[in-house]
Amino acid sequence: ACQHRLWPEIDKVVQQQVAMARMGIGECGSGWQLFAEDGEMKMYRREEELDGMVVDPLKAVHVVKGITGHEVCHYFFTPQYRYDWETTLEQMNVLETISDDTLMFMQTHKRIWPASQRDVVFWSHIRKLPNEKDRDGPDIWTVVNNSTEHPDYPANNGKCVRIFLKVCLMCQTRVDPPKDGTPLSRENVSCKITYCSVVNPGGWAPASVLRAVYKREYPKFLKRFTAYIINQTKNKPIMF
Ligand SMILES: CCCCCc1ccc(-c2ccc(S(=O)(=O)CCO)cc2)cc1[C@H]1C[C@H]1c1ccccn1
Repeated sequence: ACQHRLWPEIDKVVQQQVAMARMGIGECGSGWQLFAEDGEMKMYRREEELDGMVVDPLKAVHVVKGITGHEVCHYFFTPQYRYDWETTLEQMNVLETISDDTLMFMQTHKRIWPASQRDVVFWSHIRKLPNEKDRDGPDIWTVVNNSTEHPDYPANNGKCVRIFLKVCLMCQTRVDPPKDGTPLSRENVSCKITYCSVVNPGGWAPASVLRAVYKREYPKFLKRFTAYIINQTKNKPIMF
């Protein structure tokens, strides 16, 4: 993967995104407003516009018991599971297998009235990172999705408006070993998930419509995604 033309960009964006994800909400600078909360899940956004278009950065933090960061990133990165959990997905194609940890996707998402349908081309990279805080603790796992161009799929040449996104899913596993020395089970693991995304909707859409869509879709996505992983992994060995 080192020699691929995208490698320098991938490495730069991954380092950048992980640094951002690691910062707490307080450190990320002010302006974050909590817009959704459900148990351990907290969703924040900042209201930002670019050329009159809503490009609100989103940061969600969640703690889920019984799964690990490797499992969360595995089910997020691997194409074959995506239709099971990605609620607004209409079509997904793997355009390029850049390496075993880096893929390129083309996705069309369901049209959301009154806006026109959207599509997106992005590279997706999965990576394990050393746990700097706790040397012998479980590693951190991350998936970064970043819009890119592909010669066979030029933007806005068909029915869809091309969106641009930068997404970072970063997961930190926590293990609380059983006191009585019994073997580790899923009750002893949990995962702290940080999901950061910035979506530029491409063509214009009313700010009120976009903010309503995000307010509805993001909490739905994260709840459905984490419930899916719990269900997929419950009778399988733990993936650390
Ligand atoms: C007028 C609406 C314009 C934007 C529509 C749209 C397109 C793509 C996306 C999107 C594309 C990729 C990702 S991901 O994290 O990389 C996973 C891989 O699929 C995530 C979200 C979102 C939305 C917005 C529906 C909103 C929405 C929000 C969370 C989930 C689904 N839909």
